[in-house]
Amino acid sequence: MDNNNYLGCEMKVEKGEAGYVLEDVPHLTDYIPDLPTYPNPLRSNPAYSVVKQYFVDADDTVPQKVVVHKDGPRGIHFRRAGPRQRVYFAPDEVHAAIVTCGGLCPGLNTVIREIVCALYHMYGVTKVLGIDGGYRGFYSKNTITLTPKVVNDIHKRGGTIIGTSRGGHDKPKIVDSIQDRGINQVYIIGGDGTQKGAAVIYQEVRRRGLKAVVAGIPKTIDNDIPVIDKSFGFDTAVEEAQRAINAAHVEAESAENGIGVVKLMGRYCGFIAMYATLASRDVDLCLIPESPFYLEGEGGLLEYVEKRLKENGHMVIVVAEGAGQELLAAETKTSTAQDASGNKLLQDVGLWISDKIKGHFAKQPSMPITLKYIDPTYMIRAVPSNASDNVYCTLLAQSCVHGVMAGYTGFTSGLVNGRQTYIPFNRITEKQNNVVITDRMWARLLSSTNQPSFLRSKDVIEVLKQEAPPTQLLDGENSKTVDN
Ligand SMILES: Nc1ncnc2c1ncn2[C@@H]1O[C@H](COP(=O)(O)OP(=O)(O)O)[C@@H](O)[C@H]1O
Ligand SMILES: O=P(O)(O)OC[C@H]1O[C@](O)(COP(=O)(O)O)[C@@H](O)[C@@H]1O
Ligand SMILES: [Mg+2]
Repeated sequence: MDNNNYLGCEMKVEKGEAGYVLEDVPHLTDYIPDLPTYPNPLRSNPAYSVVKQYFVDADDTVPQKVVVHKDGPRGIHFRRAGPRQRVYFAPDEVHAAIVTCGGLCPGLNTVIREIVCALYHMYGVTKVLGIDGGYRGFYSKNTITLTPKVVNDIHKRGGTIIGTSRGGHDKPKIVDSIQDRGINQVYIIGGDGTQKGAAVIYQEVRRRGLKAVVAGIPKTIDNDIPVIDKSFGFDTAVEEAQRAINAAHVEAESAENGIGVVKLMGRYCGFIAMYATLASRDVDLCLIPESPFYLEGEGGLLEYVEKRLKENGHMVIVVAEGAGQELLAAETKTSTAQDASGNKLLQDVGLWISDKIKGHFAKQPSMPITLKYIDPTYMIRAVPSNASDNVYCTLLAQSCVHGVMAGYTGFTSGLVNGRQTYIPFNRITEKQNNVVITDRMWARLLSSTNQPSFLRSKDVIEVLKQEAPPTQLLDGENSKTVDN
């Protein structure tokens, strides 16, 4: 077994025949030997005891790639999630804490609910705390007691009942709080920043030799976390975005040369914009951070808008918030402002595009336009998760609890090729998931909207130089390395 080091996070890598690689997750016994184990209480749970093969085989792993060639290596695998025959915590020993960090995302409350219910109903645990208001809540606020009764209806509400925040990741204070309160299971729900913070907490807990498990559940409405099939809340966001696109379409259709502009979330990646556009079929132009565009001249955005209005009398534009930021930066004084977590604050590309289009047509009195700009960001983020996301959140939460009870630590619970897995933190944080514009999914979008690709011949050469594109949202390769 190889132990590599990444970001101070030890990687457990096991190799097998035919190029098989298991990127394993740490276990409490890696640094605390001779821990007692107990039979899994699910054995005597009437709901589960009748289910054949309910327990996961210790050797079950899930491949990262499902499209393979007959002579190719078997490739990277992750440990399959699910209940184990033996657990490393007695029910009355468990003192669990749940924290939510970063921006809101539909489904947060469902994940909280299902962690609490899995702990109580599957494992007989009765001490579960909510940390109030993100990472800083560990050391600056009182905790919230969570019971099945308290969380019973929360999946029907948007937001997070335990609050969230950006910034405030103070490692010593957080781990002191975990140690002082005797917390031995920490469930951390959040995006890429949160999972980096979780990795740091895991490392410190381990350095102190504490019998405390640190596990993450990936939350990202933008779907910018790699490896996993997709993030919870993404489906709900795409669905909710339809309401804004419909409104933009109604406004555009009802006016002479009507233009509806909708800005959707997507700081670094355009998944919500791309899927919302594909789902709607009313969108004539979709702009995402991964696909550069230009305004003026032949093949430019303004030429396309004019053409579309002449052909159709109206048009709808969907723009992801991170699109065209380099154009805005070049034009306005570049803003270096950051939020409390260190994320760069973006300029409003929707407003900028709207002004550019208005300015263009102001010079053509023979072609008056009516433009309406809709920014539904916080209306989309605030809704409760839809039915399919609710089921997904339930599986993520239950898988995470099974892994934690089995003593695994330093992992994120995630869906890979339709199977629940345990993924080491570094795999989640070292890269970012992006739309690959040489992939068939983006080609589908271009053909559905009929928009230009905005690629000049020199850009095409650059794009073709890049690696062969992966299958979108499936084999987790549509990702690029990010600076940590
Ligand atoms: N590199 C990092 N190391 C430790 N903590 C981090 C890091 N990046 C972000 N965090 C913490 O994670 C939390 C959420 O991060 P943020 O970027 O706001 O949201 P998200 O997790 O959704 O990406 C914040 O409390 C922030 O301080
Ligand atoms: O106004 P806020 O809270 O900073 O949130 C805006 C950001 O939050 C998001 O919805 C999600 O961001 P995170 O994944 O970092 O939480 C982004 O799409 C958006 O840029
Ligand atoms: Mg983030």
